[in-house]
Formats: sequence, C-alpha cells, structure tokens
Amino acid sequence: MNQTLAAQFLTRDQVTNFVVHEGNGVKGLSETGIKVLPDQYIQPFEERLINFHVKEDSDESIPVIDMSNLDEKSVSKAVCDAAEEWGFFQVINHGVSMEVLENMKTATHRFFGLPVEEKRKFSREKSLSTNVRFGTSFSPHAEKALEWKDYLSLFFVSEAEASQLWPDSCRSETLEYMNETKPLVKKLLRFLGENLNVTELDKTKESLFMGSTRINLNYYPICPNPELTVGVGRHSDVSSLTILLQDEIGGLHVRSLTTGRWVHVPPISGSLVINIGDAMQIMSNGRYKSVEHRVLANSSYNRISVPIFVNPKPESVIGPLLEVIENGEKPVYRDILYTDYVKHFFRKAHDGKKTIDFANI
Ligand SMILES: COc1cc(/C=C/C(=O)SCCNC(=O)CCNC(=O)[C@H](O)C(C)(C)COP(=O)(O)OP(=O)(O)OC[C@H]2O[C@@H](n3cnc4c(N)ncnc43)[C@H](O)[C@@H]2OP(=O)(O)O)ccc1O
Ligand SMILES: O=C(O)CCC(=O)C(=O)O
Ligand SMILES: [Fe+2]
Repeated sequence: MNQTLAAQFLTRDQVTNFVVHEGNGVKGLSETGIKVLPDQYIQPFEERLINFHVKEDSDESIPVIDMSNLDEKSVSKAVCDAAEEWGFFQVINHGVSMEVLENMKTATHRFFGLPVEEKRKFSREKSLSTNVRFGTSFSPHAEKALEWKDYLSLFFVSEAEASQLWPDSCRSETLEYMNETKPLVKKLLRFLGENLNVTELDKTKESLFMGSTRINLNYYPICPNPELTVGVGRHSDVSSLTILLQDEIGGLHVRSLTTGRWVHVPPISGSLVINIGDAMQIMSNGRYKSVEHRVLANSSYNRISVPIFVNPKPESVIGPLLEVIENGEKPVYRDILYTDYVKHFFRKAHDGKKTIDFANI
C-alpha cells in the first residue's frame, strides 16, 4: 500500500471493507480525498487502454438517428443497419421529454447523495428483496481488479412492489422514465422484429423481447488515477435492448466492429443511447450485434448514467427465432433458459464478449 493512502487506510482489506462491506462505495472513497488509487482497482495493462486504440478525433462514430423523421421506412432501415453494423446508436427526437430525463438524473444524484446508512438499507446483505440492490463494482467477489463504479439496480415487478421496495428518493422519477420510454422501446423492437420476418409484436414476442425490465442507476465518482482503472470493464449487455441515459461528462466507449477501435459515444443533450444485448444477438441468430463497451473513469467530474435493460422474461427459453431459421439458415446458438444465462453473466467478472459462448452450439 502506498504512503498517501496508508495515512487513511492501513491495509488493502481496510479499503475493501470500507468500500464493499460498509457500503461507502467508491463514492465514499473518492470523498475522503484520496490522491492515489488503491491497489485493488489497478486493472491489468491491457484492460486500461486509456490511449490505446482510442481515437477521439476518429471519423468513426456510432449513428445518430432522428426518430421524428416522418419517413418510417428510412428510420426503420437506419435502426436495423445500426443494429447489424454497430450494435449501438443514439436516438434524438425520441418522444421522451427533456423534463423526464432531467428528473431521472436529479433523482440519481439524490439517491447517491443520501447518507451511507440510508443507501446501505439496499445492500445485498440488508435489502428486503433481491430485486433491489445497492452495490459497487460489478461482482466484487469474482473480480481480480475492482471497477470504479457504484450502482443501484432495480428489477421491475410491479408499481405496487416498487412502492414498497424502491428507495423514496428516486422511485417516482425512475418509474416515470421507465414508463415514458416504453413507446420508444416498442417502436425499436417492432422495427428490429419486422426485419427478421417477425410481423407482429404479439404477446409471445413481447414476452421474449421485453418480458422483464431492470434499471440501474450508475455513479462514477472522481478517480485519482483514471488511467490505471475502469469505470466499467469490457462487456456486452445480456439484455434484448438497452436504453441508456448518460449525463454530459462522457466516458462510454464502444468497440467498432469494422476496425476493432474503441470509439467514444459523445453525450448529446436530450439523446438516448441504444444498444443491442446478447439476448437479441442470440434470437436474431447473430444478425444483430451485442457489442463490447466500457466506461473510462475520470479525474475531474462525477458521472452518472441510467441504463434500462429490456430483457426476455427470466423463465423464457431463448434461441434463434423460428422466423429467422425457417428459411434454412443454420442456427449458431442453442436454446437456453434466460435466467440461467443471466446468472452465468453475474457470477463472473466482466470478460468482454465471452458470456455469449454459454449459448454456442
Ligand atoms: C451491476 O453492474 C452491471 C450490470 C450490468 C447488467 C447488464 C444487463 O444486461 S442486466 C440484465 C439483467 N437481466 C435481468 O435482470 C433479467 C431477469 N432477471 C433474472 O433473471 C434474475 O433476477 C437474476 C438477475 C438472474 C437474479 O436471479 P436470482 O434468482 O435472484 O438469483 P441470484 O442467485 O440471487 O443471483 C444470481 C447471481 O447474480 C448476482 N446478481 C443478481 N442480480 C445482480 C445485480 N443486479 N447486480 C449484480 N449481481 C447480481 C447474484 O449476486 C448471484 O451471484 P452469486 O455470486 O451470489 O451466486 C452491466 C454492467 C454492469 O457493471
Ligand atoms: O455508464 C455507461 O455509460 C454504460 C454503463 C453500462 O455499460 C452498463 O451499465 O451496462
Ligand atoms: Fe453495458
């Protein structure tokens, strides 16, 4: 342990205890004013990549799609092309009001600004339900190097359950954000489905594409040595589709499928970032891509983001859709129980695109 940190925390275990077990999170650690990153946050060289293969001034960028374009066919084509070529895009004029988005960001800051004793009520150890979880990093028990991020993860069951279990400080704003994005989610899924010969988003398809929802409130505090660590390590989401609200700080990077380079996702005021998740890659038999992404830490600003993970129902069996393989296409994934897939994801550290190997034939 280095000299500066030793003045505040004597051992590595004391840091882990303070951050993970006492529930102070990396926000608490950052607010002690530490000047040097504790050892357990130091990522292996190849995972840091701060200047390596990152081209800020690159002519490569994820598509920005204007959802208000009256030519629905061209919007649908842009969405499906982006899902195939990038797995990521931003949408503007998407129908979710600026007020709802701003309220969500304010509520996120309000939750993380609560005293530790209040946030700890939602920790894995204390939470009244596994559907509500306040934590840090991704999977601290499984990780060799921790991530510089705290989160509140909310699995939606019903408004009644949310009113019992979700924190007062952010409940109504989160529910409103979730409800207001639903028409956008349905439209995107309709476009993606039609392109796969799924003619209607009926009850069966709704349950497969959007049968469950998880919302995470992410907090990335100021980091003393961002070049040595990550906010979130390389991963792909296990969702069907993720809708992400980010603030104006930036830091999200996406791996380009054409060049392999890391491309920054620049914050655009009022926009939402959309990405394809593993479940959709599997159901489309690999046509839509669930792409690796990661978040850099930074030394100047606290950053927040709020992803809505739109998922199959946990008890759904997912595999390449009949509509996709009935024309003779060879299935490249097997059928799996979605909840088994998600458990596999949560039980290991982030490892890029490896989760989907679980579904390989
Ligand atoms: C957190 O930082 C993240 C998160 C992400 C997430 C990206 C996504 O795409 S999330 C989409 C998730 N999908 C769903 O929520 C679908 C439906 N849900 C389920 O199938 C289940 O709720 C479940 C998530 C599988 C949990 O099932 P349960 O019966 O409660 O099983 P457990 O035994 O309690 O949990 C299994 C295993 O996972 C760990 N875990 C569960 N939930 C979370 C969570 N929200 N955050 C972290 N870890 C979680 C749990 O601890 C268990 O592990 P053990 O080691 O204890 O066995 C992307 C990037 C991020 O940085
Ligand atoms: O914070 C971000 O911009 C992205 C977070 C993310 O990838 C996730 O929570 O799955
Ligand atoms: Fe993600």
